[in-house]
Amino acid sequence: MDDTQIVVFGAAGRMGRTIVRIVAEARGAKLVGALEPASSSALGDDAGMLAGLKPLGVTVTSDIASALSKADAVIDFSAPGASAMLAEAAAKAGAAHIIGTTGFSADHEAAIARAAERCAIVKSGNMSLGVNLLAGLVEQAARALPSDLFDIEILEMHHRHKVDAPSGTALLLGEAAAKGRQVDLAEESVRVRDGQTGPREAGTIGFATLRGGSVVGEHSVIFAGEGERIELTHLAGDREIFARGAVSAALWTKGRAPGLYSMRDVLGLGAETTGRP
Ligand SMILES: NC(=O)C1=CN([C@@H]2O[C@H](COP(=O)(O)OP(=O)(O)OC[C@H]3O[C@@H](n4cnc5c(N)ncnc54)[C@H](OP(=O)(O)O)[C@@H]3O)[C@@H](O)[C@H]2O)C=CC1
Ligand SMILES: O=C(O)C1=N[C@H](C(=O)O)C[C@H](O)C1
Repeated sequence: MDDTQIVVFGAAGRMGRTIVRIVAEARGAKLVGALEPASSSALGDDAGMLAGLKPLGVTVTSDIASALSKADAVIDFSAPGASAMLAEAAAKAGAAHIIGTTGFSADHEAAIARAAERCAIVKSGNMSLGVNLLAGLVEQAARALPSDLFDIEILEMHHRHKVDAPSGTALLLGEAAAKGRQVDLAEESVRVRDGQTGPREAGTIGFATLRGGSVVGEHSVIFAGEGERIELTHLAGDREIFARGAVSAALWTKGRAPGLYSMRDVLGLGAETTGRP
């Protein structure tokens, strides 16, 4: 079978460079384009060299239409507005769109859903196997533990450069907990606590955010009861876990019908647990 032709959007970013490395070593995948904004100092650089590899003969450009004309799939870890814009461009070009970006507004989500009527989009707040497995475990635990006996709190920590909170993963895990409890996360979540908050309201799902240093990504879902506590934790030690997931998603989209898919679909982990990354 022909190699899947892949463009990396945000190719000079922390995730973009990692994805270029993983595409270069993946069987069945070929890097055919690398995109950055028109303002980027990486324009004109070789994408392989940027990623710490030998030259791959793919120059970083800002010409989206030209890059997508060669692509079966575009892998995108960039910024919310850029991803929403790219969804439309990818649908026009007939390329699948793999979205790892987090921090979307409702308008961005709507634009992406519209584009998914015309092309395959895989979107997840976390592309790793471990987190997507964890989401299923969280859903199961939330279903089993009564909300009047166990409080759910989601704690996350990321590096000092991260710009959105709570993380896409924390929201994905929150959606899994809400699904297990058969409640609407938007109605039950407590995003911030400060000052005289009063006692904790039963049934709510709390979020706490830590930022610092070079932490790749750490998430714990805590089920806290009287005299006992269950903690389900995922620790990411290397961005390659996300990049491998994204590349496997790109390969999975080959010949796939239009639609908005999740990593749980790609990994065959059963019913979708939609996050709002
Ligand atoms: N789903 C998952 O598994 C994971 C998701 N993420 C998410 O991925 C996103 C990126 O993270 P990270 O790599 O750390 O961030 P970086 O800031 O390191 O990288 C983002 C890159 O996207 C580029 N970019 C921004 N706008 C455009 C545009 N319009 N056209 C082309 N390129 C653009 C940036 O360029 P410039 O700097 O010049 O603006 C930058 O090179 C975040 O939303 C993060 O939360 C991260 C890890 C895993
Ligand atoms: O910005 C990051 O770095 C990460 N973002 C994703 C998120 O928001 O959950 C995934 C991962 O935790 C790293």
